[in-house]
Amino acid sequence: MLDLNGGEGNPTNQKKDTNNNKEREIEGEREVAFPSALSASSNSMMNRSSCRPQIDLTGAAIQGNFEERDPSILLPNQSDDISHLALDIGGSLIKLVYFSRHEDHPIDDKRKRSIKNKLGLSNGNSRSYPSLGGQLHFVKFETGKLNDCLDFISTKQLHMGGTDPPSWSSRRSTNENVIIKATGGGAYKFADVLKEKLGVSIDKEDEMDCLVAGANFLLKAIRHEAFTHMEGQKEFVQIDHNDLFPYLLVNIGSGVSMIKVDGDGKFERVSGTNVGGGTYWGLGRLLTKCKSFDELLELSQRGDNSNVDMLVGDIYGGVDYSKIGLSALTIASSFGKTISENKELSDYRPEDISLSLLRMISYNIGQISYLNALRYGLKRIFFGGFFIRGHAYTMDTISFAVHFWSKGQAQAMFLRHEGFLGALGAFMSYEKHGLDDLMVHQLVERFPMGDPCVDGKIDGPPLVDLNEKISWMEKFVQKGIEIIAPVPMAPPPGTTGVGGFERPYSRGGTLRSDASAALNIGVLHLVPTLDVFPLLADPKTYEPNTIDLADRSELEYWFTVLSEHLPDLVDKAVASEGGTDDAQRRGAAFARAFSAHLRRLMEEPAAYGKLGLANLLELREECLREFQFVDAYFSIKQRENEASLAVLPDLLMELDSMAEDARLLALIEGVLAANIFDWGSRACVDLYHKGTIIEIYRMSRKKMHRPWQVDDFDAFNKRMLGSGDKTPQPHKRALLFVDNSGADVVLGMLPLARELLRRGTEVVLVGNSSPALNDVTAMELPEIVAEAAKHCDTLRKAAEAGGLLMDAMVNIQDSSVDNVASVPLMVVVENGCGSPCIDFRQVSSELAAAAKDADLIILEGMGRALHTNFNARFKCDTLKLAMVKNQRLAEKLIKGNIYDCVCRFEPSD
Ligand SMILES: CC(C)(COP(=O)(O)O)[C@@H](O)C(=O)NCCC(=O)O
Ligand SMILES: [Mn+2]
Repeated sequence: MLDLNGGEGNPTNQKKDTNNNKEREIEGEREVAFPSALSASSNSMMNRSSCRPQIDLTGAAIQGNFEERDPSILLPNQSDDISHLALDIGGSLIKLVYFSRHEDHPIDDKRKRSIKNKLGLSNGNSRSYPSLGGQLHFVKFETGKLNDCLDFISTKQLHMGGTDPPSWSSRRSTNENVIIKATGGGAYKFADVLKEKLGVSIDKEDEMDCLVAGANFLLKAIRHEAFTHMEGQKEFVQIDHNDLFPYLLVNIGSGVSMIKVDGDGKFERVSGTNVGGGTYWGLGRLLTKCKSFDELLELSQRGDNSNVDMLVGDIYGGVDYSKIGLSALTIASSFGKTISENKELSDYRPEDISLSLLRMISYNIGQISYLNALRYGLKRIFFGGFFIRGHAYTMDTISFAVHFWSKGQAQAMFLRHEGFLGALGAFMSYEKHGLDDLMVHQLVERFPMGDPCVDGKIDGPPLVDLNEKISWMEKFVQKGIEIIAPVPMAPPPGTTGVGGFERPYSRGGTLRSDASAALNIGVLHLVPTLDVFPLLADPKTYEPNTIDLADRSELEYWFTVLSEHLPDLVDKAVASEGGTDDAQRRGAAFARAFSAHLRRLMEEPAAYGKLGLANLLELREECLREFQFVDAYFSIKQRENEASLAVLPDLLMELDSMAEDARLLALIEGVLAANIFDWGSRACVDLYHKGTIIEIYRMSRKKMHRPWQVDDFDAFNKRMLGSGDKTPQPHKRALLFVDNSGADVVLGMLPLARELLRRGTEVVLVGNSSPALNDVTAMELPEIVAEAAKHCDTLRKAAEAGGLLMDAMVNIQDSSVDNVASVPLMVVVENGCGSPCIDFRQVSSELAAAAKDADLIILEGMGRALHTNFNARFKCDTLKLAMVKNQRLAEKLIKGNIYDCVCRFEPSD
């Protein structure tokens, strides 16, 4: 029985800690200097939200002292004339793709460099050039509002070779000789206007080249880009990059081009049809008097084409023509009914005409596309172009045609960024953007709110700071979330049935509004320092999420959990920033933004790509960062760390009095028991009101009886201690993915790390790059380790050996207890994430490097070991440890109850 006293902190005490708040305010001041909340929070850390632009590093050389914090770098081949803007000026829309970058902090400070040296990681990816952030933005304007577009470019200075804030590359003081790549007819039509208003020259890029370059980039670089759309169901298709070519790209603009793509820059326009989007819009306008394409499309959703089209049943007296596989509902002749009746145009409903037209054109395009795919033996057909514009019913109609004519052998696929293929391709045509080599794992898509220029038509001038963003949120988002996005719906009663060519199942509810469309395509963060975790058994089949939110009941459950947690989170976030008026305003904006995301995803779960619980939890953290909440649980984490460190010596003493196998069991029990400190779990937060953390910790330890609900302890024990006379080789290097601050890391994971060190195993503590709930971050770990090292020689020596204690004032109280001659080193690396979960397809390159010699992984906590990675397989021994702090998850995943534990050991084969 443990006897743990003193140092208790009450985690329920949310009162303002003046000292703490002072510190936070000072930090807040610092944030002003760094406009990205993230860069302020992670300071020298590199993570999935910060990155550098692609620059020409050939011949790069350090000028001055290499050990300086910010040595200047000479980039002899880097010219400043990289433009960051490309345009596709079409007849109805102007699409802009632009690259923004912001200065980040050099991540490789002295200490980190030294740690890497010790682990043998100093070469490879360590940076010898400034680390910079950058994102790719997608924006569109109506062509009729060209002036708004020009204002936007001018305010953001996109034509001046850079974006806000002024970047490391010298910005031009004049726009003389600035050349901007552009495609689309407007590149010719408006070249003079652009010259006159912005002073820039247009370099016209071939439209077809751009389409193909844009599609190739998207298909290679974005994981959830291509999807099928059948009967209202959107399903993302994983495309193997090595098996992408050849494919058929069908671009449906005013006319239709069918392009056989064989590789980068290798393509041939093999066919096309003059019956395309222009035909639909032109005929539709004449026949219905609609004023816009969107209006016409919206009309079609209330139509019944059987009033206009001649169906097989009309010819065959209501029965199928089954001999050739045509049901009575198949369209025999589009608009065929209008010839046999003595009616005028005004006798037909515009809705029916619009629907009949839409189906006629979509079916025709689908059919010709399939025949061309067949002709060239192409497996895949991707559809893009302004005609589709994410419209569920249009996509379903094309899919039906392809499915019908191919007898299910071919599938139509669509692209999330379909409207931006040309602009992206024009952007790719700059010689020095360097994006060609980027891979899927280096791109992270984020969905910032409060910016009306993300895939939306611009409503007013661009937002320049957070204050304007919040005002915009206050004004528009409330309105925006009331607008219904296109939710695929069941056919209305009385319409013709399913299962054939004649009637696609899905019907768009309403057209996507600008406000909700603004949340559909995110900002693409380019993060060249992300890597695939090398110990994944099969990266191709790896799926991080355990819970599939495609299951509607799961979706509803987790949305409710997150919504209900929101007020508490806002309270913590606002308190963490001193509870000021400004913090309250930001808190309200955060709540509004996150709720809007939830609503949007509830309507269309696949709107942002494939949705798993990990994505939602990450989105919440990103949203907090967007409103500059640096670390909502900062003071809670500190308090819990202090309380836990105070009882650590007693715990270590008790552990040291145990025999080896009893100790290993006690250590694992300790990790599981201490995982109860989770501020993201509603049940746990309720629990914290009932006692101090040490009381709760003791209570939790008392209940740690084996067998646990998932209990592989015996296998782990055997691997560690052997059986009989056989003493197994200790592991060489263990990666410990730590979870929460306080007892979890101090009383759970550190004692386990100590045991491994004693056995001769190198320990790599892997912490978050940015804060998420009460998770401990990599940046916080050295200080915690330094404090713990005061009570333990093993930890001290290992931390010293790993360079962790370089700056820490370590005052050893207890060197006699644990006098070990030599111990392996212990280091800290960041994981590249700012979320409670981990996606092993995108981790920091330093973690990937540290993993190369690792033969044991310990994943701790619900987020990292259950919500994600529960089913993941690794190439080395893996221990997954977590307490389940949610009743429903316990029932579903382990057929148990809340507070049951998981100790899953998966030895390497
Ligand atoms: C966010 C979390 C995954 C964090 O858990 P942890 O990884 O710290 O064990 C977890 O708190 C969670 O799933 N919370 C939501 C469920 C609930 O409140 O019951
Ligand atoms: Mn956690």
